[in-house]
Amino acid sequence: MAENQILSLTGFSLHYGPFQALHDISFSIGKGEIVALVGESGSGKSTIGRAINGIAQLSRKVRVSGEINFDGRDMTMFSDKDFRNIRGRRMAMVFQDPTSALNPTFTIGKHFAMLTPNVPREAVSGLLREVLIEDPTRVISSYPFQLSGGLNQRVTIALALSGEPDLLIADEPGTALDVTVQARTLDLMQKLVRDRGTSVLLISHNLGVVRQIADKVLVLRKGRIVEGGPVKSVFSNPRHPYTQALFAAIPSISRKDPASETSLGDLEDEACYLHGDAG
Ligand SMILES: Nc1ncnc2c1ncn2[C@@H]1O[C@H](COP(=O)(O)OP(=O)(O)OP(=O)(O)O)[C@@H](O)[C@H]1O
Repeated sequence: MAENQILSLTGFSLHYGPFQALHDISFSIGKGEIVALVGESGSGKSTIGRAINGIAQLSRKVRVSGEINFDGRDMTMFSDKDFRNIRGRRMAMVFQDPTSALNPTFTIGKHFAMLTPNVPREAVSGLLREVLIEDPTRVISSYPFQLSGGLNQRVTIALALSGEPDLLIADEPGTALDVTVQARTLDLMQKLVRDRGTSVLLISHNLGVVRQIADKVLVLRKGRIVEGGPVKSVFSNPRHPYTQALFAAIPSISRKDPASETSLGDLEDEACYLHGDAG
């Protein structure tokens, strides 16, 4: 694995029982790079995120082959204990529904204390302020149900970043939230990871957001990568008919003319719509 990479998958395949969900997946993420994974529902995006995190392999029905290399170590050889040692620390995950990632019986402060026991309370407050939480003392002593969805999502981002991970896997972050809150959350996440040099695998349906914040994009279809490259070139010149169809399926484009080909201007409109309301 090249020195400037944090993660690389080589010929990685995954079966759920008899069903092959991933076929021969190969890609890499550079240090500090944001790589987006796009594709229709069921194409295998979450499965890739869950396999990198080791969660998918917890099921005895799951079989994997090929290689996942994280910072020089082949994770396909990892035991669950090995995964537990890096999860939340070297590698963290942010999910689409913040409440599912938080334990309803724990205060926010306890979540931080359990994940990063050595991080002092002042540092936790500082981190919460960084995710634009104005009143960290109140939030630290609150339970998730006492906070709004947007606040909980920002708490999960702060939690994910508290262990100073090298890699953040963001699986449709904020999709369960209002569209403006989602856009604001993603803007914030992008700023924080850029400041820290954290690498990100961003799983998203939202091509406007992907175009706005990712460096590279991989297009997944039925468990195979059909196209990938720098965001600029894939968006300006989508080669695969599936990528062209995905772009054409963006609502603002199909509203204008369902038969028309995708144009960059339309994608910009979509991105502006999402971010313009974000304040
Ligand atoms: N635990 C599982 N057991 C069996 N099949 C599964 C399991 N999880 C996912 N699959 C199947 O694997 C394929 C890929 O699913 P996955 O959730 O990774 O897709 P996705 O692209 O993330 O979809 P979405 O955008 O809807 O989240 C789908 O056909 C799905 O039905």
